[in-house]
Parts: sequence; C-alpha cells; structure tokens
Amino acid sequence: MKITILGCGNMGLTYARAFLQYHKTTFDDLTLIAKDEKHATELNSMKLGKVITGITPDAMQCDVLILAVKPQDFIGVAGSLKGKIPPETLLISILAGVKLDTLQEKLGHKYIVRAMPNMPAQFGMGITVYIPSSDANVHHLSTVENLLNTTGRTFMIENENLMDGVTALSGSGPAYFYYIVKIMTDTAKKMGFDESLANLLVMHTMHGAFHVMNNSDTGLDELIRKVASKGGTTEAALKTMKDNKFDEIFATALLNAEKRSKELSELNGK
Ligand SMILES: NC(=O)C1=CN([C@@H]2O[C@H](COP(=O)(O)OP(=O)(O)OC[C@H]3O[C@@H](n4cnc5c(N)ncnc54)[C@H](O)[C@@H]3O)[C@@H](O)[C@H]2O)C=CC1
Ligand SMILES: O=C(O)[C@@H]1CCC=N1
Repeated sequence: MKITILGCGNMGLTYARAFLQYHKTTFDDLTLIAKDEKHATELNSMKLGKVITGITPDAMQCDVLILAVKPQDFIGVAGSLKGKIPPETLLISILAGVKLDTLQEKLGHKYIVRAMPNMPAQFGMGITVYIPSSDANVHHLSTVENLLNTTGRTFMIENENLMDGVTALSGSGPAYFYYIVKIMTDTAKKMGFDESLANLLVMHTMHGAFHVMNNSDTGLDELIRKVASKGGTTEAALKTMKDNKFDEIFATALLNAEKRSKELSELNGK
C-alpha cells in the first residue's frame, strides 16, 4: 500500500514504524514529508521510507495520506494540500479538535477518517477512536482498521461530538498517568529512597494495581476500600485528597482538556 505521512513527529513516526513492522507497506511505498532540510536529514537517518521536503505530486500519489501535524499548523498545511490529493486517496487525520467537515472543506476532499490515537500506540498498546466522513465506504473502513490495528485497539464511533471527550480521556490520558507517577516518585525521593528504588516501587505498584483492576469483578470503590484499612495510612492519604478537592480538580482538568479540543475546532473551523 502506498502511504504518505505529513507530520513526521511523535505520532507520524509511530505510524511509519508500525506500518513497516506489520508489513502494511514497504520502504519504497512509504513517503515521509519533512518540514525542512534539517528535518529531512533527521528522517533520512531513520531509514523508514523515502523522504521528501514539501508537498510534491509524487508524494500525493498514495492510497492513504496520514495527516499528523499539530492542529495549529493545520490551516497552513491545508492551504498547501488543497486540490493536490487524488480523489480516491483516503486521508486519515489525527489532529486534535479538527472536525470532519472542516477537514473536508479546507482540503477539498471527500474520503476522510478522523482518528484520535494515543501515545502507547508506539508499543502496539494504543487505543484509537475514529469516525469516518459520510462519504467513506466499507473499503475505507477496512483500510483504516487494517492500518490502525498495528498500533493497538480501534473503536469506531458515530457521534463526532464525543471526539472532544475522547481526546481529553484517551488522547491526553497517558500524560495524566505519568504526572501522577512523577508526583509519587518525587515524593518517594523526599522520603529518602534513591531514584532507582523510587521508580521500581511506584512503577511496579501501578502495574500491579492495573492488573488487579483488570482481572477482578470488584468495582473501583470496593477496590479502594480493600486497600484503605480503617484508621490506616491509605485512609489518611485519601482524606487529604478529598479535603483538598483533588477529585474536583482532576475532573475540572479533564473537562478543560475537552473544552480545549472544542476551542481548537472553532479555531480551525473559521
Ligand atoms: N502526541 C500525542 O500523544 C498525540 C497527538 N495527537 C495529535 O497528533 C498530531 C501530532 O502530534 P505530535 O506527533 O505529538 O506532534 P509533533 O510536533 O511531534 O509532530 C508534528 C510534526 O509535524 C511537522 N510539520 C509541521 N508542519 C509541517 C509541514 N508544513 N510539512 C511537513 N511537516 C510539518 C513537524 O516538523 C513535526 O515533526 C497533533 O495534531 C496531535 O493533536 C493525537 C493523539 C495523541
Ligand atoms: O495534547 C494534545 O493536544 C494532543 C491530543 C491528545 C494528546 N496530545
């Protein structure tokens, strides 16, 4: 399959590696569009596919075009792309907050899938939620599944309004997890643990706790109760969180991520 990736940063390169690893394409059929010559040199050294700078007619002759630039770069990139994508090409956009109708209008293209992956895609452990444009057909859906399944699980939704929530939950979610792990390891160091033991304790605890949650029928409240003995240490920690409105702060953080996704939609929809 001829695939072109426009936006070869964290996520674009994750796709390049996954598509090659699972033989969805080959070095010769994979085109990476670099932003400038310096970027082209970096991409060339990775030896993933043909590297070009700028949007050439050759690069556009592809079955699938992956769009993975930052949302703030969309309008500029769309201006350069409009009228150059062959009508039969399937475009997959992973840009946060850029809606299907905006993509269709600004790119002048019909066959589009809007997808929201997340960073564990790097290790085949991602979750991608996607929604196709109404013009997309069953062939496009099977192409998307076939490609995105190389990075983890995929799930199609029909209500595009949910994409802002998806972005806030699973798209941004890995960062919240690392944030909490960081608080725990930093605090462990203050307690006198060296870095390596701090990391081991915290990471193994999170890993183990996930397995318990994933392998038992017990609800989250009950799991919390099982750890928190009456008058014990966990209870003291949880009380501090409740008293300081941690739940509210965290919920507001998620809602603000969702709100930011909507703002990006407005910004790019104009
Ligand atoms: N990082 C993440 O965990 C996730 C990111 N996303 C979405 O993926 C997109 C990309 O995010 P990242 O990979 O993290 O960003 P990034 O900054 O690592 O990659 C973006 C790339 O686009 C390139 N670029 C910008 N303008 C260009 C142009 N005109 N021509 C060619 N290349 C150009 C940049 O040089 C950069 O390499 C964003 O829209 C983001 O919303 C979605 C889900 C998760
Ligand atoms: O932070 C962002 O805007 C992107 C979307 C989800 C993860 N990274």
